[in-house]
Amino acid sequence: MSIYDEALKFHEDVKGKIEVISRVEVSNSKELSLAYTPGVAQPCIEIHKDPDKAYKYTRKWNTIAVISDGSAVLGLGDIGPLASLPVMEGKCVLFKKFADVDAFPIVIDSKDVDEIVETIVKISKSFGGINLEDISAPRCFEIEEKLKERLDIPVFHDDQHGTAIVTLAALKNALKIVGKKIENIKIIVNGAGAAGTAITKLLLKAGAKNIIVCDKKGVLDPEHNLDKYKLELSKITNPNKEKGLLKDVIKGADVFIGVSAPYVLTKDMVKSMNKDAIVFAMANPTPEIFPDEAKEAGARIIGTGRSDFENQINNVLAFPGVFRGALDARAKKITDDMKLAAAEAIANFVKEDELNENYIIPKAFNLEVQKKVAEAVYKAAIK
Ligand SMILES: NC(=O)C1=CN([C@@H]2O[C@H](COP(=O)(O)OP(=O)(O)OC[C@H]3O[C@@H](n4cnc5c(N)ncnc54)[C@H](OP(=O)(O)O)[C@@H]3O)[C@@H](O)[C@H]2O)C=CC1
Ligand SMILES: CC(=O)C(=O)O
Ligand SMILES: [Mg+2]
Repeated sequence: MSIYDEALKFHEDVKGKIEVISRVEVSNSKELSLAYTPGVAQPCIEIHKDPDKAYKYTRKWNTIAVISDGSAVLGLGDIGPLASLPVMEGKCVLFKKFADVDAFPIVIDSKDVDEIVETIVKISKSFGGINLEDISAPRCFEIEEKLKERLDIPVFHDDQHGTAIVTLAALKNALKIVGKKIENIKIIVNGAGAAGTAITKLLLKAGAKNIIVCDKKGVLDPEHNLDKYKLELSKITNPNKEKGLLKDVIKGADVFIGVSAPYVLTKDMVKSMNKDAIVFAMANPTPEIFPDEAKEAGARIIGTGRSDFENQINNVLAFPGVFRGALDARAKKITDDMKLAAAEAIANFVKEDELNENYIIPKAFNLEVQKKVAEAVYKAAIK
């Protein structure tokens, strides 16, 4: 049976990957009068007097919403809110399993930025944080910006920032192996959406100088009638003003980072890269190139977003620990310093004597990684 058939049967058998479990007993009238009426009125009255007490008397402190409109689900595209639910349930499982964060999947049937923002603001009181998921660019940028302005709880778009953190961590370690420095290398980011934009900005913050970003039309070019986010990206990248398609600009590149679409990187393109090429083909579930092909074409280090190959570069390594650290610190925002600290923690988790071409990034199911990420984010938040 293929993994895809097996996964379908698995989902049918479990009938949903999450459930709500009570933390208290309600098996006699005393317990019922504490947890429910009349006792429950008391915390309500206290919270009414002082809203901050919600963190004391309810689960808000540990609860986040995983919210999607279903517009950029993995690399499947705009499959709508209902069809995105299996992914959102999956993210909730990972939040709980890897960082003991209680997460609820919420899918919104709208593509309108203001309607989505208003909906999230209106339900936000229940939550200690908002994790946006699989919302396509450029709407995702506007939604995140507006929510950050309106809410005093952390808002984090996982496909942007979780992915950027993990990519930076993987790149730091890959560069140690090939003996290159981030400020001296040429990096191609293919995909100028949520993930590609945030990856580019975080790599620039981390010292990269020469990044070229491509979308479906090739190198981001102000002459291409770019939206304001791509225009901004075009201004802070491509210092040598290269032009053309991916196949043109990838020549001589040290690193390819794909957050775009299946099979868009060919063996010939990999062959045209610099010596010791690093290829992160992170589109899910089908990468820009499969690892065996990239290897045959001469890539030295290869990563994908998938669990079934070496070097899984996937935001699962970041988002549970990031929220654990942010919730514990009662952070109101997730800052660049918190993201950089998370990337450093993930990279440092791989010890020098373990680091090799097939192990540049810790395994997703190693719970110790999330503890280190949470610690690093907590410390950065407090600072
Ligand atoms: N491994 C991981 O942890 C993660 C992986 N991803 C993967 O990255 C991909 C993009 O996700 P996300 O950024 O959220 O999606 P978005 O919809 O926000 O962005 C997709 C981007 O990919 C570009 N693109 C699509 N096809 C091509 C192509 N043939 N050549 C060049 N660029 C192309 C689009 O170009 P245009 O703007 O011209 O339409 C767009 O800029 C998905 O496959 C997703 O699964 C995302 C997050 C995390
Ligand atoms: C991993 C993930 O979040 C994505 O592919 O969209
Ligand atoms: Mg996603």
